[in-house]
Amino acid sequence: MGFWVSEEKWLAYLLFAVCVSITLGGVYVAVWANKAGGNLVDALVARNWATLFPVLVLNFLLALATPVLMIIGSVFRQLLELRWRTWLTRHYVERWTQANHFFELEREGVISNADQRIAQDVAQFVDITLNNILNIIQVVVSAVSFGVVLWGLSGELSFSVFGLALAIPGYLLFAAFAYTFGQLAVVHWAGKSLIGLNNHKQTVEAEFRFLAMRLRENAEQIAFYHGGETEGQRLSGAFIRVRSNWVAIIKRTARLMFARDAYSEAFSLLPLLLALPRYMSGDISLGDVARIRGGLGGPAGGAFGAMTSVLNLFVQMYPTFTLWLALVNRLRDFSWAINKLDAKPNGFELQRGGDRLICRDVHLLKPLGQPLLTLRSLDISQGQRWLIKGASGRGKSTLLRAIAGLWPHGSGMIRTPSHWQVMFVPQRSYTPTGTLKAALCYPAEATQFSDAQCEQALRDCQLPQCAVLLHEEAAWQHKLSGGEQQRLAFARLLMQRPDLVFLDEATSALDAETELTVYRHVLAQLPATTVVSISHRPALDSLHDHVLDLDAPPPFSFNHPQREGASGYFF
Ligand SMILES: Nc1ncnc2c1ncn2[C@@H]1O[C@H](COP(=O)(O)OP(=O)(O)OP(=O)(O)O)[C@@H](O)[C@H]1O
Repeated sequence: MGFWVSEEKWLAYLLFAVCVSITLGGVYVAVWANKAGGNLVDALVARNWATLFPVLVLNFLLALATPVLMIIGSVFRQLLELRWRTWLTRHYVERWTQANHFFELEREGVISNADQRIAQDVAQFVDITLNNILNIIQVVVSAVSFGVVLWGLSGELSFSVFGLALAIPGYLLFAAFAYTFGQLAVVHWAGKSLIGLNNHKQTVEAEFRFLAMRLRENAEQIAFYHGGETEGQRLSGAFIRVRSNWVAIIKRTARLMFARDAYSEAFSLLPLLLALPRYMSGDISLGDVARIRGGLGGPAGGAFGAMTSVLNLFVQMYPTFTLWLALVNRLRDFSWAINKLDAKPNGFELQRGGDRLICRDVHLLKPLGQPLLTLRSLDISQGQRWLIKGASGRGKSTLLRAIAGLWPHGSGMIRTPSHWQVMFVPQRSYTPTGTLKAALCYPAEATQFSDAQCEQALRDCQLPQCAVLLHEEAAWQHKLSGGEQQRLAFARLLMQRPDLVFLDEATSALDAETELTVYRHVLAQLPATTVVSISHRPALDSLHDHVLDLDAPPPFSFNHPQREGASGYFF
């Protein structure tokens, strides 16, 4: 709803007002056409050319006006839809990408398929909401307008029961309401289970798409494992859920349509039967009968038909309404999940300031609260080179996540100098699709660096063959080998020159010689940069002057024996 109070609200109101005006214009034309249609029948009955000709022209013009209004209305509705969807998509994308929500949603597993909620649900939500609102306005205005027509044509229905004289004014109007509410009750009874089924449909369809997307993204690894068959079974399993939901929807929709159509066919003669008493008594003309029931060369639907069909829009909207409720639920869950993340405080006291990285009484927990690692004290000064060691699963990467503010589970104080630019290089760095230069400069803009700088960094990191490909576009995450992508991440470091860099097994795919070469380049070219590495490789020991060994008895940390004189911490 934020769109309607945003900075775009005035244009949105204007477009909406145009859409509503066109809808009202359509209703006005329909009422006018009903009257003109009745006059046409009466002119035909009178066999009078003088009155017939102008009525014929008017009927022709009114028939022309209806599609013209519909086309203009559709263009303005789509313009409004475009603006609303753009605003909502921007809003959801911002919420998703802000403060690493996209990562936290996946880490906590709070909701599934956040991406598809933004890409698909938003579009459908806007489309259905706008259509339904305009439909409801049309229904209400048409109901009032044709209600007045029907009331006028009804007069009073007089009859006697056991000698008692009764008169019902506006009986056609009451009959139209009774007829439509009866149909609504029948349709609701037949189709109420569609709400849950449509809700489920969004979920199972999204799960199926997600599995297919994961197969595409991890094609190589799955092929190496010969996992095609297993993935095929998973996809088939997911599709079976889509299919059985679909079958249930088909059954319920068929039941709903049968109930709706059986009801309207059963009462198809009702308008004529209701008009007959007044026609036979001479109170109304044949043209009036045509205005009530339609046909006879006059108005297509008749006032009774128009009244019931506008009220019927509620009935027709029922299946879309069930889908709309499902979409609202999914988008509301998305906002709820992000609000939940925002409301959940980070357990760590993350400070910015000072001239060193400081950790005090850091207790890392797993998401369900099991203790993972305790670090009483760690001080890392500018220019130092630290190596963090420890068995697999000890909590090394989680410690880095906590320092980066990406791990909320735990407690303790972590302070990073405010002026330090920090970079984290994981085992598999993100390599975006596009030009190689853009992938190299990520997350900075490619224009911030010259080609010469990029080429030099690539050569220093043992990627001379890539220097000539800077402006080639490709899906580099698939085209470059794992080791090449790791060297590309080191080249990024040489260009961005951070003050503090965390290298989390960032050379695991390199041979020992290349590993040492790229490390030496980084250490030599970035002498003031603080380097914190996580590695299981002993070869890297000599490149670091401090070691934090998480497998050693607490307090874990000590100076590297070959680098005497550097300060370490012993608590
Ligand atoms: N999102 C998560 N949800 C649940 N448990 C997690 C999550 N992330 C990490 N863990 C658990 O925390 C523990 C520490 O993981 P971490 O990745 O920090 O280990 P590590 O020391 O870096 O291991 P390795 O050397 O194998 O990379 C593991 O037991 C892991 O299963």
